[in-house]
Amino acid sequence: MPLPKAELHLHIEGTLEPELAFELAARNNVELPYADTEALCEAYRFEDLQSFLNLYYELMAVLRTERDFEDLADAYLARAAAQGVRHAEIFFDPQAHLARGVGMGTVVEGLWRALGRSETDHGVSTRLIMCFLRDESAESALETLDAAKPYLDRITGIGLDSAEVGHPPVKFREVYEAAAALGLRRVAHAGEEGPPEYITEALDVLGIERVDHGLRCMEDPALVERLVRERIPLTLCPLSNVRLRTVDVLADHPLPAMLDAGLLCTVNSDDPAYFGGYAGDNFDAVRSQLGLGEERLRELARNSFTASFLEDDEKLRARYLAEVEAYEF
Ligand SMILES: Nc1ncnc2[nH]cnc12
Ligand SMILES: [Zn+2]
Repeated sequence: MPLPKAELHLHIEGTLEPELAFELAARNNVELPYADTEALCEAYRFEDLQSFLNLYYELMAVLRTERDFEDLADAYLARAAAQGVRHAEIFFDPQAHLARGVGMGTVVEGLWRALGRSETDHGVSTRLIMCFLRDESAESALETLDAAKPYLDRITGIGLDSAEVGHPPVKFREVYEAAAALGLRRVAHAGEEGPPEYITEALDVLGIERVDHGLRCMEDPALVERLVRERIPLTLCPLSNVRLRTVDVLADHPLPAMLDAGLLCTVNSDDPAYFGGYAGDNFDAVRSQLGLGEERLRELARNSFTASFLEDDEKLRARYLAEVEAYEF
């Protein structure tokens, strides 16, 4: 039995496996510019975040109907459950779909068809987090929040993703204020490729409660001290960092130093279909490549539930935490 864990940094569009991409392309009569799954996998050699994002947005063309989003989420939840994920807080990128003429209702209702029965089907509780694309305008983010208003009973929070450098958090001050007023939780990608100042700005200006990635905080000791003091969780994605060349090799990943510094770190998969592994694979990788011992792994699992947005179900959180403590390696 794998270690029980929560996954807090997972883009549902990043779980589109090559086989499912071709299946959905055939179902929807969408032509992909790749002959087969092998040719597609050849495209999975990324130079940086942008080279990945180009493929990530290109392949989304196959997602058209509620059933497509349902099948995508269902496939992810089955894989995640098999790797010990007990709770998943799932990002989605509505602007990438709205721009292709796929409505907010199609996306949310489709995902919800799978998420609504996930506890029964997979034993995984879920939350949905709607991300804004930071390389789109602030106006577009506000329009997207408006389009989501009929679905807010299904959306727990908002996030910020896509190309980071050149798109500082302050650009999205207004939409984060509006989301907070609607009672939405707030997270943002910061310090993945962007500088530590973006992490500070996301905390101070956007009021985020968790930092997605946050890797580059290690360049600023005062920021590390603050993150430790304020117990702000970081959702790290080790295999993603290697594939997007944020770190050269996994053995160089700062996760052990971050844990030693007292940071509330979690381990997640980001875009597992593209980066070579789901949540459990990321745990296995940090165990074998970074030499993390059993108590460090238990700490990471404990942190994942502590950092989750389960304030509306503390009994469930307590049950998960008890499972972590009772786990025998
Ligand atoms: N790792 C990542 N960083 C920024 N935006 C993303 N969208 C999907 N994955 C992402
Ligand atoms: Zn991400």
